[in-house]
Amino acid sequence: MTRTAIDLSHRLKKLPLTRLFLFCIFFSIAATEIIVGAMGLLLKGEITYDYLLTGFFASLCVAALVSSVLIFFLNLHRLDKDALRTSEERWKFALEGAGDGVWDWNLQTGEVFFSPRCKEILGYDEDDYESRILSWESTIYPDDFQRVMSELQAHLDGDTDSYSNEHRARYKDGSWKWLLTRGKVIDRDTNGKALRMIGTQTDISLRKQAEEAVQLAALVFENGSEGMVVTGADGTIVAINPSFTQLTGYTPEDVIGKNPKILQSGRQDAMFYQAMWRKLVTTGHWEGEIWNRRKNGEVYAEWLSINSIFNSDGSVNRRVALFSDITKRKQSEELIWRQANFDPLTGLPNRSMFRDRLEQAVKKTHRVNSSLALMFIDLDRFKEINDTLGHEVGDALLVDAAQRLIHCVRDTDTVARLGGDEFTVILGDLDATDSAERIAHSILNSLAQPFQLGSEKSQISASIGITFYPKDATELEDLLKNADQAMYAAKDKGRNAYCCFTPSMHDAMLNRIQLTADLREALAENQFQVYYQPIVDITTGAISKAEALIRWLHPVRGLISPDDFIALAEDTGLITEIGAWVLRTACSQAKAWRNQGQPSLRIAVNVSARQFHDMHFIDTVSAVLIETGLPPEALELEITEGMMMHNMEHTIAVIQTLRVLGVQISEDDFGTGYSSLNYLKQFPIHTLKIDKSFIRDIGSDPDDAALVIAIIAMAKSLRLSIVAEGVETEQQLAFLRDQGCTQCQGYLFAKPMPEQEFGAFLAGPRKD
Ligand SMILES: Nc1nc2c(ncn2[C@@H]2O[C@@H]3COP(=O)(O)O[C@H]4[C@@H](O)[C@H](n5cnc6c(=O)[nH]c(N)nc65)O[C@@H]4COP(=O)(O)O[C@H]3[C@H]2O)c(=O)[nH]1
Repeated sequence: MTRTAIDLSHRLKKLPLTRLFLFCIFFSIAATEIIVGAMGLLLKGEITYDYLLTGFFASLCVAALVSSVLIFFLNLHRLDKDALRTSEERWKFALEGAGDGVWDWNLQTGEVFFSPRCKEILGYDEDDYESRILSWESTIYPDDFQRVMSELQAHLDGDTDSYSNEHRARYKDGSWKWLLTRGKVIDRDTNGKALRMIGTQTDISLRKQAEEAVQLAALVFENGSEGMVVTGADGTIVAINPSFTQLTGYTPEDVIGKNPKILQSGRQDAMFYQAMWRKLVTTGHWEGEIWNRRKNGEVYAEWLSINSIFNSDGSVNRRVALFSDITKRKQSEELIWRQANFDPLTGLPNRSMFRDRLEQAVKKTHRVNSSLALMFIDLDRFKEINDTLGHEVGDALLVDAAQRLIHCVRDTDTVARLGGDEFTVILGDLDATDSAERIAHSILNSLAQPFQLGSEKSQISASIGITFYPKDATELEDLLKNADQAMYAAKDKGRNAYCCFTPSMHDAMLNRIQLTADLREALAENQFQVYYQPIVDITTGAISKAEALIRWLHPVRGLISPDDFIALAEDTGLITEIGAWVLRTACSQAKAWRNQGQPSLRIAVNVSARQFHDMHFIDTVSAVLIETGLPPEALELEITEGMMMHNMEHTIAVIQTLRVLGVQISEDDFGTGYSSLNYLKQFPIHTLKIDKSFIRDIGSDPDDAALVIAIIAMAKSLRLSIVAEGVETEQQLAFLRDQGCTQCQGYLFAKPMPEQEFGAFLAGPRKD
């Protein structure tokens, strides 16, 4: 349809020229006739046949001449128009072919010819875009409108040679496109007023996007917080960004033209870089953590990501490396890792790291077909030091002990702290089991050396349990259990000792578990009994006191000594209940004996640490005294030195309350613990009981004899009454009597007996 319209317009345009041509022919014939006729009249006075013929021929000649001239010019004109049309079509073809639209604006009418491409650029069809300048104006992006119009006006006004403008225009669907509009006024009136302007319109959205991307990339390169390095294919640095300088200290002058190797810290070996390059060459990409060195020599960690830009033939054009400093993150990760795996006090691996190390050591030992030793080390009586001298001193001792342990083993061995005063040692790659025992020996020796803790000098010992992989066990859990059991065996051995695991320890543990279960039922099943042992006033031979000593009549095992179950009762907490039962039974029995002719008899009852520190202990004592009717001064509570050291302030407060109640307090097993005159002075006790271990050898061991003499003298000076335990011989009795000891307890007088027996003993004759 468009084509037909154009042809028609051309045909119509041809019409005036044809008319002009005919008119010229007729006019020239007529003019020739008139001229020839006029000549005949002038020359002959008439128009003759000759003249008419001459005129006719002359007219023909003139017409032929005029028509030739006209046809010449007409052809010339047609050639011009064809040439113009051809050039116009080529021009349009070239522009449209290049994607540009063409417009032709008649400023007088406001009409604009928009080429199909012009409309297509904005998504319009031929017919739905009006050929008015307003159509174009209405698509301009509001923020660009002012600028577009003022630049256009400047050109229309003749201020600029041509018009060129980039602006956004609305696409048919409402989105925005970037257009480049160029034009030129090609016709002006005599006053310079623009009459016609033609131009092109180009869609430059893609170019704009690319430009924006480039600008963005440049912005990121210049302002990004990550360091960037661009290298050529040969690895030479061609560009760095400001962040690179900030992070590494190197300026462009320092590094451009050089290899990034100048950043290497030496922390990664050649293998690392080989692997990195292998990945880069095969995939074009590498990323990971790397330690580099700043210009000032400082080593830092960075997260590095390298990408390659390839040429069309697949060869590398550039490599772009991006990195960020992750030193702080690494440091916090390291800190968190250390906190999770190391003991903050001693710096030794903690329980979690220890398990990890043990697992590794077991795997390695298995691989190399060797053996390893696992030691559990528990500091004896550490709790006493911690409680008496304070936690700071306790901590200092632990730190010192940890260092001593480290010095006893090889660098490849592991020393760990499981918590409290429990340490472990993993001795890998053992040649023989006795080398582990040698190390245990040296640990015991080392820990036995006095600890200088500030102004205090302290001494401790340790109990060590040893087990071997794979001899004793192959599973981790079993190894841990074995070492634990062996350590308990060392403690049972009397502390300051080591024990290697034996399968019988396992049986002992099973026995312990069974005994615990039985103990829970013993009270309800009435399996406990209280035995009584007399404490004799050796000056008069009278029984001044009876010590209540518990016995467990086990239905299967028979009579079990308190040494075999009191600790277990402590561990399980059953001691509070059992202790209260002993107290009630003994007080009630003492009251009965006092009523049966022994009015001055007193009763001594053992109190365990857990029982003593129980918050209801004083209430229990008061309740029992009220319940049984025993006068408070007839009750003596025996507490050990170790218990007194545990939480001294609380201990003193409890003792003072008991004293207010009228109850007597004696310190049991004196001499075996942390005996100190200084501490003794602080505890408001009534009686000191010298441990039987000193009495046993007073006849043969001058040291023990001297110690007993000193204890008696000290007790006298503190106005404390004194009881010697474990008196078995007359010599011992004589010695004690000579030293001024007034009360004795021991098999020499009587063994602990059930109540009826003791009742009879009380009533019967005795030795003094
Ligand atoms: N070799 C020898 N031993 C003598 C002699 N005289 C007395 N003994 C024993 O020495 C222990 C003295 O009691 P302990 O030092 O308080 O030592 C007691 C005490 O610490 C604890 N215990 C006993 N009964 C109770 C109780 O009811 N409660 C608490 N918490 N502990 C108790 O069990 C420990 C052991 O009690 P037992 O086996 O009854 O052992 C008793 C007694 O039988 C002697 O001449 N030679």
